[in-house]
Amino acid sequence: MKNIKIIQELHDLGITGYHEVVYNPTYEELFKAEISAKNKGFEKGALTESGAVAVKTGIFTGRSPKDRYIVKDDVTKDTICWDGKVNFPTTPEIFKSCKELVLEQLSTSKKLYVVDAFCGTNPDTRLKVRFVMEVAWQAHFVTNMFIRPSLYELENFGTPDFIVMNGSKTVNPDWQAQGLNSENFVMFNLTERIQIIGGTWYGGEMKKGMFAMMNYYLPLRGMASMHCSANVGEEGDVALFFGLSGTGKTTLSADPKRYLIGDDEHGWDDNGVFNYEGGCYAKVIDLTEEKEPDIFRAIKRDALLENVVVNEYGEIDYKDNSITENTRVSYPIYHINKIVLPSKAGHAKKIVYLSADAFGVLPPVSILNEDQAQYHFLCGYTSKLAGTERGITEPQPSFSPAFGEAFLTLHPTMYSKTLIGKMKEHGAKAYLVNTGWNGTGKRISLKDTRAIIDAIIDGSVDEAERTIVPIMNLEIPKSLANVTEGILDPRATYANVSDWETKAKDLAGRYIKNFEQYCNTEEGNRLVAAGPQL
Ligand SMILES: Nc1ncnc2c1ncn2[C@@H]1O[C@H](COP(=O)(O)OP(=O)(O)O)[C@@H](O)[C@H]1O
Ligand SMILES: C=C(OP(=O)(O)O)C(=O)O
Ligand SMILES: [Mn+2]
Repeated sequence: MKNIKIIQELHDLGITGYHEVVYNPTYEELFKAEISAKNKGFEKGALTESGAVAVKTGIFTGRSPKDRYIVKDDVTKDTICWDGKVNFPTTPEIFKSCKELVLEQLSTSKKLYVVDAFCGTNPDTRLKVRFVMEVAWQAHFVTNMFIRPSLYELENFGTPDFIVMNGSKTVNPDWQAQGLNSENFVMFNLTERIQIIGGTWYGGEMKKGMFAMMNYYLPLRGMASMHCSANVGEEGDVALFFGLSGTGKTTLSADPKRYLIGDDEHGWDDNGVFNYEGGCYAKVIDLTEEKEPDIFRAIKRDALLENVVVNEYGEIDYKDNSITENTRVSYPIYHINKIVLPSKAGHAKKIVYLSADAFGVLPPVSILNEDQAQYHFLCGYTSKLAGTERGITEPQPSFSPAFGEAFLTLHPTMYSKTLIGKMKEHGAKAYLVNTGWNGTGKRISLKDTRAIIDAIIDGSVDEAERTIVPIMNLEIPKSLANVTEGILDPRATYANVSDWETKAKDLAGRYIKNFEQYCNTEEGNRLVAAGPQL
């Protein structure tokens, strides 16, 4: 019965033609479809010895920010942050023309997958999203990543709040005349509440696409919307880990001592912190069971591996980066043993900003005061690591406001205002953690970072004897339990302190210059004193 209704709704959208419609497929159905011998090209999945299916995502092995557009119209012209860096504007006409390409692609397809799922744990703020696509593993990806409705919720799903139409097999021949970046497109129309995709098969566009929409709707209602992972301890103590891709959100939030809330996207309302997602999306480059046991063991039946190299026996070589550095696995959140369900908890008490500093200047941990918490959140200094975005092949220093610039739809100050407001209200403390490099030229070890996180969570970092790192103007602990001696002060990891100083002055200059954009307000001017000083 339901299928007839869905087919009617697809027709109303403009997806006509005769095709089989698979509505909210089970994992069993997805598995069969993915390993079917009939699959061609990038539709093919391979069974691995882990039990998970592995796919290749095609030409795109990461997001494509330059192909991402938002329709500029009456709804969005005064709300979206049109800063020329992230949210590229397009017209309703160009959107319509690309939408027609997608509709035609989906209309001529023999088989369509329709997945209804939630983005957001709480009924009052979640988006009911309908995904329409023709590739089985894309349906698997969104089934893993979004919140799977119960049968009852599915029966009562009602009208979707947002529709994502994925026409990855089509491209836009008119892109040049339309002044677009390429034949590939990822477009949002907030008036129609539709996202369309063409050219790229990469599932991350759907995941981070709906995140960008939550980043629009929630802060406008006064809630914090955050690019962070979250976990909670036995006592109900919530910690958040902000960070750009590859800085450690997923890795560090999977902590056997704590319960996982989510690994990437969260909101914070009057009741506490809640996840937007129903699954995790972990990096698997160089993964070992020893270093990351929880993630390693989450890779089993129903998990979906992307762009890993698999041999004829189904053995996975996690060290092989020949397809991309951004090898991944998605899995439903219950593949991690210690979780809270539904994915929410109380108010956060510890806020960690993860920064993978490619310059090797930042201390492994700094204790931030209130102004510094705001300053460093607006700066979002880190490095873009290879792989997640098209064109990034080596660590590239970047100031990414809110540690998630690529997904901010509103002005960055909307995110700092909402977050800092919540932090003050609930007495949360902030820390800056460098998960990147130091003077040794090597990345700070995961073991040391984990011990630092333990010290933040158990409060010992606040009790330790402290000192100030000049230029960067950061307060650090002198020693911490289980952290390698001599690494906490970055100056000590250089052969000559003057080498660190030269680099620190360069980085401080970049901070100061970057912050000028916030200096047109009294508050912004006041915050300058909280940052690095030359
Ligand atoms: N000191 C460190 N802290 C955190 N992660 C580290 C560290 N050193 C190496 N890594 C590696 O960096 C990657 C972090 O990726 P991930 O946790 O998926 O980031 P995110 O979720 O923020 O995108 C993992 O592959 C992890 O093994
Ligand atoms: C999936 C992504 O992010 P993260 O690495 O933060 O999980 C992404 O940036 O596309
Ligand atoms: Mn992650």
